[in-house]
Amino acid sequence: MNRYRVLAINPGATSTKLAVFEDESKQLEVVVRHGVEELSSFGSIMNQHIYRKKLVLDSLAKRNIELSSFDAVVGRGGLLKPLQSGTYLISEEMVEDLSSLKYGEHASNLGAIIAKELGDSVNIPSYVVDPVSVDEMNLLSRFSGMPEIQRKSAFHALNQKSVAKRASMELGLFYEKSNFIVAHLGSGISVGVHSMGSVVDVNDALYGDGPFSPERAGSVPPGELIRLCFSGKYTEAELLAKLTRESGLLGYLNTNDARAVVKLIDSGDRYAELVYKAMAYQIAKQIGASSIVVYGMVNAIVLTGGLAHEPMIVNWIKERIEFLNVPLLVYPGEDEMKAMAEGALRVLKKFETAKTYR
Ligand SMILES: Nc1ncnc2c1ncn2[C@@H]1O[C@H](COP(=O)(O)OP(=O)(O)O)[C@@H](O)[C@H]1O
Ligand SMILES: CCCC(=O)OP(=O)(O)O
Repeated sequence: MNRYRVLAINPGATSTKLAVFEDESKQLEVVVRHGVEELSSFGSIMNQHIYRKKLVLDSLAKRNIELSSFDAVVGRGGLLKPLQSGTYLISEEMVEDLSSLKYGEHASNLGAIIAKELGDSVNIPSYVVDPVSVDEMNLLSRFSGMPEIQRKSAFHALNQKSVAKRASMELGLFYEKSNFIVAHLGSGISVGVHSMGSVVDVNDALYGDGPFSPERAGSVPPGELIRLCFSGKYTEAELLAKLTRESGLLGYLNTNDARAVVKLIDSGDRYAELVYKAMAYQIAKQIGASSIVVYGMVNAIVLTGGLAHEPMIVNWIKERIEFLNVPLLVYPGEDEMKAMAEGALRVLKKFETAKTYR
C-alpha cells in the first residue's frame, strides 16, 4: 500500500502548531507559543494570517522540508456553517466564509486559509477535519429561550471526538453505544455530551454560554451585557474581542496562563485563588448539568486540553463531581494534530470520501 506524507497546521488561540506525518506516524511537531501582547499587536485575527503562514514555512525551510514532499495539507477547521463530523476538501467558498468572518472570528479560521494556500502552491489537496462548527446538537438543546436566538454548536470538535473515542477504547466500550461528558479545558472551554456517537449538547465555547475560561467570558448576565453594549464606552468589535479574548482569567488577573495563576496563588494571592476556584466551580457545574442530558447514564467523564495538565484545577473539579460516581479520565493536552492527519489519511487511502462544503 502507498505511504502518504501529510502536513498538519493548527493555529490556536495561544499557539501555532505544525506536524509532519508519514502515514499515522508523527515525524515532527513544532509548537510556537504566542503571548497576549504579541497577538493583540495585530489588531485582528485575520491580520495574523501572513505572520502565522510564515512561521509554518520557516519551520519547514529550517529543516529542509519541501512542501512538494507532501501528499496533502490539513488545517484545523474554523467557524463555518453547521456541519456534519468528517473530513472536508477546502473549497474557495469555505475560504471565503472563513476570511469574511461570516460565522465569527477565531484563530482556527486561519487553519483552512493557510492549508489551502500551501496545498495550492504545490498542487496537492487540502482538507479540514471536524471543524469547530460540527453540529450534532439535539432539538431540545437548540432553544435559547428567545425565538430570535438559537443556541449554536461551536466547540473543540476535533479533540472532543478524538478523546471520547480514545476513552471508549480504553474502557472497552463502543463510542457509538456509550455516553461521555468531555470537558475540553483550553483557551476556550467546551463541555460536550457525547451520546451514542453524537455530541448532542455542548456549550458555545467562543461567543456563547458555559464556564468562563482562560480568556473568555462564558455565560454573562444578559441584561448587564446589554447595558454595556449601549453604554457608549465600546464599539461592537471591542465588545466581541472583550468577550472572546480579554475576559476570564485574563480579564480578572491579567494573564491567560494557568501556570502564572498558580504562581500567584502559591505566593499568597487569595484573589487569584478565588478566581481560579470560580472557574473550576463553573466547569464542574456545567459537567453536572450535562449529566442531565443523558438522564445521568454517563459511562465516563473526560478532562482534556492544556488546563488538564494543572493538578489544582483538576482536583477542584474532581471533588465537586465525585458524587456522580462516574469514571473520570484525564487526558492533558490535545490529540488534534494526530486527529487531523488521520482524517486526511482516511481520504487519501480511499477509506472515506472527502465531504464537500456547500
Ligand atoms: N503544562 C501545563 N501546565 C499547566 N497549565 C497549562 C499547561 N499547558 C497549558 N496550560 C494552560 O492551559 C490553557 C490553554 O490551553 P491550551 O489547550 O494549551 O490552549 P489552546 O486552546 O490555545 O490550544 C492556558 O491557561 C495554559 O496556561
Ligand atoms: C471556537 C471553539 C474552539 C476553541 O475555543 O478553541 P481554543 O480553545 O483553541 O480557542
